[in-house]
Amino acid sequence: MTPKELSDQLWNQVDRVAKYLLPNGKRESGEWVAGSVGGEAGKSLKVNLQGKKVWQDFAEGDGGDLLDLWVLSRDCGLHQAMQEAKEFLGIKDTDHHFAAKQQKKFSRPKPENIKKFVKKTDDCYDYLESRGITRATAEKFKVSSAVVWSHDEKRELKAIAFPYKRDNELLQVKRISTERPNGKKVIMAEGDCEPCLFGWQTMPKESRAVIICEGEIDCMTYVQYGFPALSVPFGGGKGAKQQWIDFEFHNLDRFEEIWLSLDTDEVGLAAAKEIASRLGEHRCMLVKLPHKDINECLKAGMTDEQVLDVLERAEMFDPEELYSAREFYQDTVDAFYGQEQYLFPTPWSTLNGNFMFREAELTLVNGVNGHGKTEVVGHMTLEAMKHGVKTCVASLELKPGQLLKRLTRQATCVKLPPKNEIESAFNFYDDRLWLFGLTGTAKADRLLEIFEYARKRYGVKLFIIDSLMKCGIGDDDYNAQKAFVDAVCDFKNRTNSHVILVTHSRKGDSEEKPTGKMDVKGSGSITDLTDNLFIIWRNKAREKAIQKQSLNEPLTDKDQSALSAPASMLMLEKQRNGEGWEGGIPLYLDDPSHQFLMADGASPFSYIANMPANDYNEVWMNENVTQY
Ligand SMILES: Nc1ncnc2c1ncn2[C@@H]1O[C@H](COP(=O)(O)OP(=O)(O)OP(=O)(O)O)[C@@H](O)[C@H]1O
Repeated sequence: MTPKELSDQLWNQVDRVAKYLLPNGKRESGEWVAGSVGGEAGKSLKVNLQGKKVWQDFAEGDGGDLLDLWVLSRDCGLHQAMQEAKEFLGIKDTDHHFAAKQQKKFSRPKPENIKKFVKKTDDCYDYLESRGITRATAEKFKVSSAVVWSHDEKRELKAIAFPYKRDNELLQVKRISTERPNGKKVIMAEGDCEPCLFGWQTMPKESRAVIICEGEIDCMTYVQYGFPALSVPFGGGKGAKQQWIDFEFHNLDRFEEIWLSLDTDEVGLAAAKEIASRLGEHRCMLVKLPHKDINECLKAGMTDEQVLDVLERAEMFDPEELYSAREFYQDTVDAFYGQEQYLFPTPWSTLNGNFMFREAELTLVNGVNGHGKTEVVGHMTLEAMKHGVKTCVASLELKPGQLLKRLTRQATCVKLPPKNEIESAFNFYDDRLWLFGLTGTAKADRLLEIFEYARKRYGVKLFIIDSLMKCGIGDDDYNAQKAFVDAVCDFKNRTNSHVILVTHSRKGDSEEKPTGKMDVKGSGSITDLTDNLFIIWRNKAREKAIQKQSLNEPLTDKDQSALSAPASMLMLEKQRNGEGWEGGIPLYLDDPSHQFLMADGASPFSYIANMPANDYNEVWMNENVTQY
């Protein structure tokens, strides 16, 4: 929700808001009258109660909308004002819809570390002055002189310590060497800290516009020019480099205008596009500086007016439907040679040579009731998360606790995992798994709205809908089914993500033979629209024969042949891209883990014992960043 939308909602209840913010005021002929924004009795502040949507403090000259009044009367930042106002109005954030919202706990920089590396000298001011930054600006940001250890040089190098502070809380201290032997700078960051933006400490509390730039010194440069600015923490580029968005997303709700001023190279442009697509293109503009970055502009002598002029000429992002062919150069090279378009492989090496999950595709997993659709999709989900693909599951058939029970059994390979293993499984899910917290017949368009949010807010790339039947569309409403699958296709193309949609097979005469492409229940267009179609089939005849065998009952020829057949078959009945391979692989459901294995009696894979490293640490380590 934007500040403007929230403010409009506050105006709808202006009587209640005025009374709440200015409790010592009183109603006087269509106005709420008080002495000041501090709320004293008096007459100089007037809030119109008759629909004009204005308030004015005649003594101080302040005015604006009701969020401005909130900021001033509560003496807080706009972000806090918005949170309080939402609570006051009973508005819940969309985050509320996630049953398993991440609650990641980060460390804070340790004072004893800081003491060791901070030096009480003026070296940092001298260096910054050489970059055109005044001491007054440096002091606003509370930077200080420091040292970093150079492994190459085997000695300490002079450095600047940049504190990352938000709401008066120290979240990170990054040190960058000012000495650059062989032209190489050394960057160090504190371990396991929240990925966040630099520069909140100088953000004017009521500001609704911000410049997001690339680098602490660029941020200081913009602030020195007089513009509110923040810097991305990990530089340009896509993906993990912009992971800070996961944590700063709502802190940026307050900004109605965001100027993206990243370096004027390809990496900077890629970063700007990714940031705009997640924060919303409608409020982002791309700044085109005449030099590499704003600090270069300062050093080249650009004036405040010239910078303002460049900002005013910043361009909106092209509508998302319009691209120049050049933007797809790398995608085209990858389509020929690379693996880049692959998001993650399946858990089965026998299939991976012929199929992998790709970006911007829809995969149907189809089958008869009870043939293992949910289980096989659970196994695929774990593999996606193992490869760092963030996943959101809309399990409309199972309650979140039940779904997570099944998934945790598959992840730990144990039927009844001890509590510490459940805890480990949840450590694996943290930052990787989100659940759409509604069961029952969800409204299809609401589901996609939430997916869109999860894509932007958390960078989720794999979405699972289990199942189409539970999306609130009638079994025989073929038009609505087609419209929904069309909307899913738009979504996966627009967001470059992968969607797995579970569908059911039409009721056949028997379950003895696998169903085919034509047996997907519902509108024929569902199969036409999908990129891939898997069918999971369970060999019930084999299960019966095994049962007979265990009871020492005589086996027929049919039983014998069922016994020699696999327990399940996973068949790829359609593959639009890649080489278009179609075929099946035999699978065996392992009882303790409920994983589908490639051979009877093979060992399952523990996703917990082989948990990938925490990628936040890796992120701070990019670009030669060393952590304590
Ligand atoms: N080959 C198999 N051997 C033994 N059990 C199996 C096999 N395949 C699936 N199952 C079991 O069948 C049960 C149903 O599986 P699952 O819920 O995944 O099916 P589904 O196709 O999603 O069913 P529904 O359409 O009713 O949602 C699970 O307990 C699963 O472990």
